[in-house]
Amino acid sequence: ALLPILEFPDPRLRTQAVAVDPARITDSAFQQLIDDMFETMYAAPGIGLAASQVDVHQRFMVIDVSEENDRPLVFINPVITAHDGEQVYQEGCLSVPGIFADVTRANTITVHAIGRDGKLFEMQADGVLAVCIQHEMDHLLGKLFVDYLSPLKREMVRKKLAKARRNAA
Ligand SMILES: O=C(O)C[C@@H](Cc1ccccc1)C(=O)SCC(=O)c1ccccc1
Ligand SMILES: [Zn+2]
Repeated sequence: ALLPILEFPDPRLRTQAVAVDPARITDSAFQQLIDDMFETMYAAPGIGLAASQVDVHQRFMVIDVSEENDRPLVFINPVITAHDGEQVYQEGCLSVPGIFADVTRANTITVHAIGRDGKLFEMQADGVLAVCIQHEMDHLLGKLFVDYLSPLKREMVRKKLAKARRNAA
């Protein structure tokens, strides 16, 4: 099912997610939630979605940066264990619709996480996958990419979204 995505400046987006209990991962309800998050992400469309964005404050996210939308990745209780270099990427966010801004993040990262099969794995990532993983992990900490903008620019974003919501209503 499609899940509603929380939008900035909703305070629930600032919630710190809690670790997923590994014993719950193979439960059908948790597996269904993962499927609903992929469905919601592909429909948006997006290349990533953190549980925080659908008001589930547990530490997991789904990502698919492939062109064909056929490379689904699930990271549960992710930890970045190494990072190197810097890259600037013009990011968007499904919780901050229509806003794009340059964000500087690590160029390559090593991530340890649990997969949807409940098994621990380690992954090296660079390029847009590395950017997306870092962007989603920020969501799990209650951080948004607009937090990297100046307070003035962030206020402009808030006003622009409020106006767009008024016009839509
Ligand atoms: O809000 C999110 O987490 C989703 C976000 C992920 C992201 C995008 C760009 C840089 C870092 C993280 C998005 O997917 S925004 C939409 C988007 O970037 C996109 C949508 C369709 C095709 C390609 C990209
Ligand atoms: Zn986002």
